[in-house]
Amino acid sequence: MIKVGVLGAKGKMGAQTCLAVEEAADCELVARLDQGDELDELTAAGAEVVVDFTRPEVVMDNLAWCIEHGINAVVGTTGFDEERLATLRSQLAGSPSTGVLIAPNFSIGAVLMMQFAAKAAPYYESVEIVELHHPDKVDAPSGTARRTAELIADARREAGSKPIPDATTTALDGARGADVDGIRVHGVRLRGLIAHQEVLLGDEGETLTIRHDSMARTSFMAGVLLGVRRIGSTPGLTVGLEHFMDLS
Ligand SMILES: NC(=O)c1ccc[n+]([C@@H]2O[C@H](COP(=O)([O-])OP(=O)(O)OC[C@H]3O[C@@H](n4cnc5c(N)ncnc54)[C@H](O)[C@@H]3O)[C@@H](O)[C@H]2O)c1
Ligand SMILES: O=C(O)C1=N[C@H](C(=O)O)CCC1
Repeated sequence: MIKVGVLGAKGKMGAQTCLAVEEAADCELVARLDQGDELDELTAAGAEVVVDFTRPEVVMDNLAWCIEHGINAVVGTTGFDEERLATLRSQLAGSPSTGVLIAPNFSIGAVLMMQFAAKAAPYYESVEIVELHHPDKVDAPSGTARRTAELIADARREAGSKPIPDATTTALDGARGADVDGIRVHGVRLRGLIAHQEVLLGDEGETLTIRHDSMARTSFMAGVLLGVRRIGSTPGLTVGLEHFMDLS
């Protein structure tokens, strides 16, 4: 049995994760913590893996504590940039048997959407991303959109693609979205939505749209459990659930 603790257990994703862990035959939910609880409860409960669905402003402190105490972490919380990842790598160097998975999106379909988009991107002159989420989301662009843009930009750099054409010289602030690594990302916040993304690709005479929709938070749970099962045997930093999937 894998002993699992959940951080952010009273939140939308944390609560769903507690249910999924309780239902998994090979996992035991040993701690459910939220804001104000002491992280020491994790060691007292013998947690081997912590799942973090908290907030971008607190996740780094949680991870520093987990790494210091040799507890593996599976992280869905957003807000990771290169600087944060570098900090984690250096913290993990001091605890070589500990693993941390940062997964911008745990939905298997969303991971596939990101991979398909990166594969397609070098074949098209234009690429833009539209992410659509529930209006209670605190960060924009979404972690998924940022990661998709980075994967697309890497693929285009590797292929020697030209910069994306855009003749805009006059624009209202924000009208062309955010620039993430040279890729335009547009955010929609709408009641009724959960998590959705379109990658729009265009060239002379054709367009390709790759769209993924999470219609319920249960869609993230297979990926969370995959992370929980694999992280104990994957020391160091892993970014992206695709590394735990056989996509070759
Ligand atoms: N990777 C994915 O697949 C995925 C999917 C959905 C959401 N997310 C991300 O997960 C995060 C949480 O999303 P949500 O919709 O559940 O948010 P939420 O606001 O519903 O839940 C966050 C919870 O964290 C708690 N919290 C805040 N500070 C804490 C601390 N220091 N220690 C413990 N708990 C603390 C809050 O009280 C709250 O209960 C966001 O960053 C979101 O973007 C990722
Ligand atoms: O609901 C959220 O918040 C989500 N956050 C992640 C992101 O920012 O990409 C994953 C999708 C849902």
